[in-house]
Amino acid sequence: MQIIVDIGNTDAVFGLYNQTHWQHIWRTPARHDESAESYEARLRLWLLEANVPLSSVQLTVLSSVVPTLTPTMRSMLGELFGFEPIVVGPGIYPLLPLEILRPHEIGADLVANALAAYTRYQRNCVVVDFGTALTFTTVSGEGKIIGVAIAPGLKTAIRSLFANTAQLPEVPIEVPESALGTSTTHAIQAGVVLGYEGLVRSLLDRIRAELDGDCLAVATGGLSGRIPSLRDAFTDIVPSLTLDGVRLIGETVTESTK
Ligand SMILES: Nc1ncnc2c1ncn2[C@@H]1O[C@H](COP(=O)(O)OP(=O)(O)O)[C@@H](O)[C@H]1O
Ligand SMILES: CC(C)(COP(=O)(O)O)[C@@H](O)C(=O)NCCC(=O)O
Ligand SMILES: [K+]
Repeated sequence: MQIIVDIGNTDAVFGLYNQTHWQHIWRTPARHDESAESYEARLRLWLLEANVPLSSVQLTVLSSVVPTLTPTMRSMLGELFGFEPIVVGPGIYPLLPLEILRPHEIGADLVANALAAYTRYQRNCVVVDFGTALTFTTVSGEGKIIGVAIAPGLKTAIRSLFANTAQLPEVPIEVPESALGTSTTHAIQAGVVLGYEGLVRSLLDRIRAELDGDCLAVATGGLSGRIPSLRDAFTDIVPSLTLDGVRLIGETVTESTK
């Protein structure tokens, strides 16, 4: 068994991988002020509920784009299982079959997305990750990360209107029937949700044009299913893609140190 951890800016996601598949995927808010003990208690409880003894976990891999949480989670995993986790970062990128732009700058989750897409398709592919940020990571069929685009995530955009105005409420992410909003809620949903549909389609078109048309698109991230009208823009929606990539990074590192 393996425990694969992906810490994003909203949620920390823990995957329990059993040889061939994800047996469980658990999510908890990624809170800077939460202690190692409290994450440990949560993970112990999940494993207990899943009937998985600690001793059956043979490998742990950690990806984090929240530097203040990385040492907390790293030491928690080390102490709980009795061996150090593999931590995704520039130190191990030379072991991966990827060519990575600015290894010290790119988010570990984007590298994981790129490796998962490269392994899955071996074709030019853009991974659209609907998280706190909305990211577009394009990897070539040869494993080169060609480029990234970063926009505010859907919830982040809605929250920023709420946070930066006196009169706009925080609204649920729902697709409105019309672009002509007839209430404040519908107006925000028209602007953000319909607007983001256009943002995603337009960036995909532009990325494809820059690659002479040849590029698959795959969606992932907690909010990836929230704009159903975008379904046809993607070859696949793979909610576990980032975890898959983090797991593949762990596998590659383990193989290379055998
Ligand atoms: N199982 C789920 N199904 C649908 N949406 C989810 C699920 N879990 C979390 N979410 C939503 O996804 C968002 C977080 O997405 P995620 O990709 O994990 O972001 P980040 O990586 O930036 O932390 C949260 O706003 C949450 O409401
Ligand atoms: C772009 C991100 C904020 C996405 O994070 P997320 O939405 O998954 O929480 C993260 O990958 C990050 O902090 N990246 C560093 C900058 C870069 O990738 O160029
Ligand atoms: K993420």
